[in-house]
Amino acid sequence: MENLSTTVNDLFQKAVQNEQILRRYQQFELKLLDHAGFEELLDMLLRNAVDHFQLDNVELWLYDPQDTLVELLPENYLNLPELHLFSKSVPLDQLYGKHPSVRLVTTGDGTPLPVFEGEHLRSAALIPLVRHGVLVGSLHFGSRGHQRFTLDKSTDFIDHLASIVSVCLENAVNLERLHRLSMYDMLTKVKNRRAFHQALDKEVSRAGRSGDPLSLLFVDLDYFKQINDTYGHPMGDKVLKEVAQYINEMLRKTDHVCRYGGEEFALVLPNCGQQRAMEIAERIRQQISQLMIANDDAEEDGCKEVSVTLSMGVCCWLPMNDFEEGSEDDIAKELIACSDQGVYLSKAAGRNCVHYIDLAEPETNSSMKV
Ligand SMILES: Nc1nc2c(ncn2[C@@H]2O[C@H](COP(=O)(O)OP(=O)(O)OP(=O)(O)O)[C@@H](O)[C@H]2O)c(=O)[nH]1
Repeated sequence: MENLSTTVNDLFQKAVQNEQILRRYQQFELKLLDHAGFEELLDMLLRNAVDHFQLDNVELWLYDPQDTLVELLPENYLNLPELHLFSKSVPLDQLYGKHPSVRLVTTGDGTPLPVFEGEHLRSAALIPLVRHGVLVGSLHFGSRGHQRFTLDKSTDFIDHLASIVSVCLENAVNLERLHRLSMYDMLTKVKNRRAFHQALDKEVSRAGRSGDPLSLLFVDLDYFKQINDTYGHPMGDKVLKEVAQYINEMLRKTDHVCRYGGEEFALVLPNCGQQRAMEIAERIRQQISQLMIANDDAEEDGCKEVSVTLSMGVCCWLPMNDFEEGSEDDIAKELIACSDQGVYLSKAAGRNCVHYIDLAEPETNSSMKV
């Protein structure tokens, strides 16, 4: 009788424990399903999961054969030690073999864990992420305690979590792709015109609040039609791509490089006053004029390298104390009109130069040429 009562008591304790674990997993899954984007999902998996499940570390391996994730993820995520992207499926296949299922591994028998390299963890749950029958990744929960993930533990909850994580990741990648398609220029990989207007509006509001100066640079390639006509359209595309990427690399992460139209780019430089904006514009103008772009399809006696020059217009807004909220639209429009006028003057002055237009008095043509 006493035995029976102990058994019933044990079973009851076990049921209560399972109920708590189930609730913990469900709470986490609901948060995952509610994520606001790829970055937030990764934060939840790599950071929040550690506290939520009282782990010592979490690691995520993802199969990325076409560098899709490398392109989609911001650099600070690519450098996370907990995130590993693989262009080959071998490391994942080695973890699970032909039929991926959750694995609980410990160092109890003296063998090191197959994951969490260089860390002193003693047990781990290896959670395969499978979509449409393909092993697309592996999530690892690690613990310093060698009893945490032992073979006698049930994996039902983890199996369920694996399905949710797999769907959420797929969803996040697709959403991020769509976002990119709608905001980025596919040829040059910089922001498109729609994203430019959004960025400019946002930066005008921000500058209005902070009082920091904001500069806008318009950049137009000179005689670009000739490049197309002489070397062909694909070479023209390559010139656009290289110029965009070169400018992108010359600027800060917080600046916005956008393709405004065919061969015209707009650069939004937050917290940048007139003098700095002119120095930056001049540096870009000079360096691009020295850039030699390889013409891969050149004939034997043809031109092996192509160069291009830029005409630029610069304008700067220094918010005054009397700046009224709600007038952001007008400021953005004036910045665009002035920068555009600067380009016009640079073209008229013979190209390959920079003109500054004063936002306060564009009509009086207080332009400054470099
Ligand atoms: N290769 C390529 N050409 C493009 C693209 N978008 C626009 N263009 C071309 O860019 C050329 C722009 O020509 P124009 O507006 O006459 O300007 P430009 O020849 O640079 O002359 P200026 O601006 O006056 O110095 C046109 O021939 C367009 O067809 C593109 O995505 N790829």
